[in-house]
Amino acid sequence: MSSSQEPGTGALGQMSSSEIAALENAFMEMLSSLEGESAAASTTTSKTRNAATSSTPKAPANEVKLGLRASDVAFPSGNNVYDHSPFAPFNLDEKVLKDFVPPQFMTVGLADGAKSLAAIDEFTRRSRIPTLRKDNTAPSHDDPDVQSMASCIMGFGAPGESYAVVFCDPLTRQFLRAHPLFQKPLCIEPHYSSIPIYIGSSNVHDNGENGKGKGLFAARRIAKDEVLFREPPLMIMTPETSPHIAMQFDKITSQTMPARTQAALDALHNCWPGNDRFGRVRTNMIAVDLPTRPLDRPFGGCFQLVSRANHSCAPNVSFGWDYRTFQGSLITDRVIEAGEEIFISYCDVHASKAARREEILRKYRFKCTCTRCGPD
Ligand SMILES: C[S@@+](CC[C@H](N)C(=O)[O-])C[C@H]1O[C@@H](n2cnc3c(N)ncnc32)[C@H](O)[C@@H]1O
Repeated sequence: MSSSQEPGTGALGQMSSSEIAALENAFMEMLSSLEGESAAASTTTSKTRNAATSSTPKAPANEVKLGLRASDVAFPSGNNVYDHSPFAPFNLDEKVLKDFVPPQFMTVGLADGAKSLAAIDEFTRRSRIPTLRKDNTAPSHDDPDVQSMASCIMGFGAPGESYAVVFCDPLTRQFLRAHPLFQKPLCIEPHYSSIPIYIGSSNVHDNGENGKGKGLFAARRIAKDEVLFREPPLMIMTPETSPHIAMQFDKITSQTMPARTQAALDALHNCWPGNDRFGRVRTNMIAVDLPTRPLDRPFGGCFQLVSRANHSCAPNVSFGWDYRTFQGSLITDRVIEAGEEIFISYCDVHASKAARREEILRKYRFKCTCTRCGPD
């Protein structure tokens, strides 16, 4: 996308899904031809190295390093925010976002609550989530009942295509509908064949009879402060999930989530008894903040890649989230060697060992025996 285009009017933003798929294939082909060139040439430009690093194991054409096929990825590359050229995979087009001033809903309150409730979209209607108080009045944002009474479900992404499902309050729904990326295609950045990590059998997570759990590994030596990838969440959950939603979670998500997003969610690990999606979501949620909520009560997001990262109290990457781009990312805290497992932290690394262990056991059902905690 050229930087001279107007915000939100990029050519990719107006493309149909089949056109985006064709573009995907074209990029795959261009990428493989570049990889071929870079192997043949004794010298490469720094831009080409960016796209096809000589130390990176080469992915055969049409096969991605992550072991995923394009059809497995809920959010393939291709939107109107980033330049998907492999020459500039991480260059954010700031022009698209520069005029976006998030509405200050926190201070405005739900003055137009009735209007916003009238606009609750078909996801909410179809799943029959109550959006009014029992006395038929609109809930206000600070109403203690609002969390259970006014849950909304909405899709954020390309309509009819891949989109993230968001369980939230009406205020957040209003905010997301005002977001410049509302109804725009979401994507993984850079193109998934260029992501310098792969999903492999974990060095720390034993799945019992099912064998090793999964984890993320560096596909090449990765420098400090490198953004490994950016990806939109499969799902965002309000922290106050009503029993109404929890009990019907499988049914609601089956009715509202695109098939690709469902498949990606179902592929994630579940550390809770049973095989329901709610357990899967609880296992894989990571804090993502939206300006409609106080920072100490963030939403939880489930991601295709981020949620594969195992825990260490001495992590080598940090999780980043930007609600403006609607993407989570992993950023290296130090140099990571090829083949090394990538770890984030699931707890407060400044807490005592006992407190860290207690939190991890309670939330994720394993005893942390990382390099910092040791085996005992
Ligand atoms: C968000 S998932 C991480 C990805 C997961 N390993 C997989 O196979 O998809 C969290 C779960 O991974 C496992 N896990 C994560 N870090 C671990 C560690 N340091 N030691 C043992 N198990 C761990 C636990 O079962 C935890 O509930």
